[in-house]
Amino acid sequence: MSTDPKSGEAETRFWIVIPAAGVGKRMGADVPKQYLEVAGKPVLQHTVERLLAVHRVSAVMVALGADDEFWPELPCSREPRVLTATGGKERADSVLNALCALSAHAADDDWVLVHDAARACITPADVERLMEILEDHPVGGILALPVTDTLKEVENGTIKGSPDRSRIWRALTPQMFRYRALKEALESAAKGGLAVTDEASALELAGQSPRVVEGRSDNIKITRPEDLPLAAFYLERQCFE
Ligand SMILES: Nc1ccn([C@@H]2O[C@H](COP(=O)(O)OP(=O)(O)OP(=O)(O)O)[C@@H](O)[C@H]2O)c(=O)n1
Ligand SMILES: C[C@](O)(CO)[C@H](O)COP(=O)(O)O
Repeated sequence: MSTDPKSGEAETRFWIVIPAAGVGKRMGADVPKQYLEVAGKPVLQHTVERLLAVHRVSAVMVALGADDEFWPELPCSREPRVLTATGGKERADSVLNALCALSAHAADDDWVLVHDAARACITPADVERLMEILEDHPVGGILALPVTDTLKEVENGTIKGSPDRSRIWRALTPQMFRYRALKEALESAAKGGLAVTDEASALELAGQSPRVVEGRSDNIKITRPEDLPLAAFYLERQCFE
């Protein structure tokens, strides 16, 4: 929290954490996928620009690989509202390192929105909607999408059943939680040796019930080579609010 200089009232602050320390194994390119050029810019440049376009964001903390030589080449690396931290072995380690680096700036109750570098097609409007819907929520939550395919449970290539899909959603990012609660939940998962692939899982392990807010299907995680033309298609056509 900080104090609004005009009203003197406490105002909630919002921080962004971008885990961008992955190697992009499934992409199989000769540079990490966040530095591949799509629709005229590197993926990470698109992602940071779109998050900086959200006016209520105080700053963006980007977790980078220890040997990252590409970051200084991005125009966004020179933006005053952009900070960096060193990433870790897994995505959750990178997020935790970024949260530790934020400790000099963020207060316990400030909101942190964690967003994958690889989800460059995020729209500022979707981030703003998530912030508005969750601002007064006791826990926080995530953008997510109900699944649209029939699901199959498979063992050794054979279908064992068709689980009920009516309660199944796909987790997207941003994932928005209070600074201290998120940091403690990730620390406790790490201490317990529990692998968490998103922030909501860490909060769930801590006994919390995060909310889902329906996101957009073009908020894809660029993962495999075939995702690149799709991302270019979305990035070129989205109306950038
Ligand atoms: N140790 C890691 C691993 C991943 N990430 C980031 O977490 C996001 C989601 O991860 P994913 O899409 O799986 O990226 P990679 O780990 O790079 O891909 P792969 O699993 O194919 O190697 C990405 O923005 C990635 O850069 C990170 O910051 N630190
Ligand atoms: C956080 C996430 O994007 C939600 O879908 C996802 O869990 C990260 O992907 P990963 O491949 O498991 O790192």
